[in-house]
Amino acid sequence: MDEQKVLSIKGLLDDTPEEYLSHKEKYENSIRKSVLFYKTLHSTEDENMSVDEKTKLNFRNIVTSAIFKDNSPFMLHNSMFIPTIMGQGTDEQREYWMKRAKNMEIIGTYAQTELGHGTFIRGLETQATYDPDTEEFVLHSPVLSSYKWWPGGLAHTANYCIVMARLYIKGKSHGIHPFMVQIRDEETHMPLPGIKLGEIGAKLGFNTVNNGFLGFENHRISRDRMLMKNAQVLKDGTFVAGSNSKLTYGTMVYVRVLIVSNMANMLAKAVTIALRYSAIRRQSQPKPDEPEPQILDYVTQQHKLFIAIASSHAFYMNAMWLWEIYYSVSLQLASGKLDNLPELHALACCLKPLSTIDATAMIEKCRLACGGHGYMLSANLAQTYGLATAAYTYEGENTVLLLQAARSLVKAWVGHVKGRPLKGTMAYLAGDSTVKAWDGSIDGIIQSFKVVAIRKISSVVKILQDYEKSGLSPEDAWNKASVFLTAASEAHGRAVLLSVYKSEMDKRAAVLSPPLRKVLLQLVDLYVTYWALEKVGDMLLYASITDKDVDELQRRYIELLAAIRPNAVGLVDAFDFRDEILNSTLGAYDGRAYERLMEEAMKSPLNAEPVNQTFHKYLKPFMRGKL
Ligand SMILES: CCCCC/C=C\C/C=C\C/C=C\CC/C=C/C(=O)SCCNC(=O)CCNC(=O)[C@H](O)C(C)(C)COP(=O)(O)OP(=O)(O)OC[C@H]1O[C@@H](n2cnc3c(N)ncnc32)[C@H](O)[C@@H]1OP(=O)(O)O
Ligand SMILES: Cc1cc2nc3c(=O)[nH]c(=O)nc-3n(C[C@H](O)[C@H](O)[C@H](O)COP(=O)(O)OP(=O)(O)OC[C@H]3O[C@@H](n4cnc5c(N)ncnc54)[C@H](O)[C@@H]3O)c2cc1C
Repeated sequence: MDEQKVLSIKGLLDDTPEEYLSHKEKYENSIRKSVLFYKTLHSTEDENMSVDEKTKLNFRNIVTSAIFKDNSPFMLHNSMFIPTIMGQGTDEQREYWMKRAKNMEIIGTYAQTELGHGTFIRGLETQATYDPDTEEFVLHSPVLSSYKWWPGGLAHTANYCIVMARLYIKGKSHGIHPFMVQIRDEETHMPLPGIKLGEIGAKLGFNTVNNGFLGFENHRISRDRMLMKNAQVLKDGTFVAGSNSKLTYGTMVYVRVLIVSNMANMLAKAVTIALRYSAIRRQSQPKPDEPEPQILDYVTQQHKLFIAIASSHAFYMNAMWLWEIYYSVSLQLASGKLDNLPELHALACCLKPLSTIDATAMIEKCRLACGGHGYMLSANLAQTYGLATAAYTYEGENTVLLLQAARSLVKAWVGHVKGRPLKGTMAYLAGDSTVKAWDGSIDGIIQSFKVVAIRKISSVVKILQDYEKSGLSPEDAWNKASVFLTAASEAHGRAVLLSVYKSEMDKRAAVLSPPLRKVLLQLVDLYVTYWALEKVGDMLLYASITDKDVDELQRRYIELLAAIRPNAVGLVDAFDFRDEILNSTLGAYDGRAYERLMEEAMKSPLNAEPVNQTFHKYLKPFMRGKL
């Protein structure tokens, strides 16, 4: 589709800045946009289209999905409802439900979290009790805390949802399983009998995703509505367990992998905005007889922003690498081979937290780097922060996931000490953890991060063992040591992020032009050097770095900032975000930030009249002492 058509869609959609809409209007506007984008996004290629037309169609699809995906009430339909049908449905269930879901004949969401439980899935209280007489499940929310709470699109958008509920057969619990539940009438959209639905209210961000609550009052669904790929309930109520109860958690692993790439994208958007603004903003006069410099020429500004470019690259490379692992493990699971699932789970439990922690912090740093104008909603930095920071919590709260990863690391280390071989991304734990002398090369620093991880894991295992020797239960010992268990997971995650970024760039370097290779490898060097300085305490403790080495690292870091400066704007332009996607007064490609700030300001409803009605109603009587 040509430029004008995409713009016209955008223009039609954004006649009113969302900031000035009510909570309800924001949702209604978002549905309008989502429907239009979805229609555009899914207009299919036909066979007699020219290559050029197909390319334009695909381009438009990328543009529209990138705009619509982050804050749409349809978000869960694509990112969890459909993947759950794919991952948890039998062949027949997939056949039936995928067609309806892909064609948007139905809109779904993923309802797992409850008012009383999010992390502790085994504590979920929504009941699915099998009735063999009618071959139905009775869904029931026994207490308020069992109401589903949070699912995106659940409040007023979805008419179906995957409900994660505790299965009971003849009074016995068989754990948490996925159920396909119609929640609204397909014609009237009214909630079905025995179903209570509503919206959970205004949030820090995601205010058009339509997060809702759902309560059941003995609502019946037929037996074939339990997604039965991984476990089955036969007509007579016989329960057939799956090969691994955690296979029902598969969608969460999938989304955690998605989130790493999403963080690359979010961070790229924020640093594009902040860096472009830093190139047009001039401020102060360090040299009396010279004009005000671009704030991008302040090294402190480069320090705030260039790491965000490198981090976006690092997250993207790690996401693509992790995606390959996810894909191959999924194929193995399909053939009943489960032994690589724990490693995939542990990796996702490291990379999802670290990418969200870093992206959230760096997006906020991008906002702060833009001074007052960064604080404007029209800059779109606050909203980007709101979207990113949610990922710290959803899909597994970061602390909890780091502790999950620690579980795998502790098991791997204890096994290693007993002579069990280590494999995959944990194989390095068997390496030599004594560092004779500091090696300041990129590979040398990455090796030091691995040594830090080995030493942190081994020392926290020692703490655990000492606590247990002192008589503490394993659970109490675990809780007491948990701060340093998360630190050990973070150290492992850092080592993975750094080594994968480097190795993935090395693979690509061979096909890059020399100038491009030079710039991209400078970003790798910057990323590794930045983190060595950020973690200098660990380097001093475990990696034999000396004060002289630190001094050298600091000088190298400063030189890298200077080397990257000439290409900085080109590097964010290379993310290739259209203005419609950045949606930012500060980040537009033409650099007309001041004009755009003024244009947006004039859209404020308050500017429709020179004197607001409160003057005559309140101010004037107040100032005249007549109120
Ligand atoms: C085009 C549009 C789409 C674009 C989208 C782009 C990007 C994505 C952006 C957004 C995503 C979309 C939407 C986001 C909306 C958010 C949705 C949600 O938040 S859904 C709800 C998510 N909730 C969770 O993640 C809950 C977190 N809790 C857990 O995962 C588990 O309960 C926990 C804490 C890991 C384990 O709890 P616990 O009870 O302590 O232990 P268990 O005994 O149950 O389990 C421990 C053993 O099981 C293994 N395990 C645990 N989880 C998994 C897993 N997922 N896979 C494999 N194995 C698992 C674990 O390793 C332990 O094994 P061992 O006993 O050590 O052998
Ligand atoms: C924007 C957004 C969208 C969401 N969308 C969905 C959705 O579509 N579908 C859905 O099902 N859910 C969704 N969620 C819910 C999300 O999955 C949960 O919020 C998340 O799993 C955390 O659970 P919780 O909120 O109950 O917090 P809790 O689990 O109560 O955690 C609260 C605090 O307690 C700590 N804590 C909890 N357990 C432990 C432990 N074992 N050890 C140490 N510390 C612990 C946590 O670290 C955290 O700091 C969404 C959430 C948000 C914010």
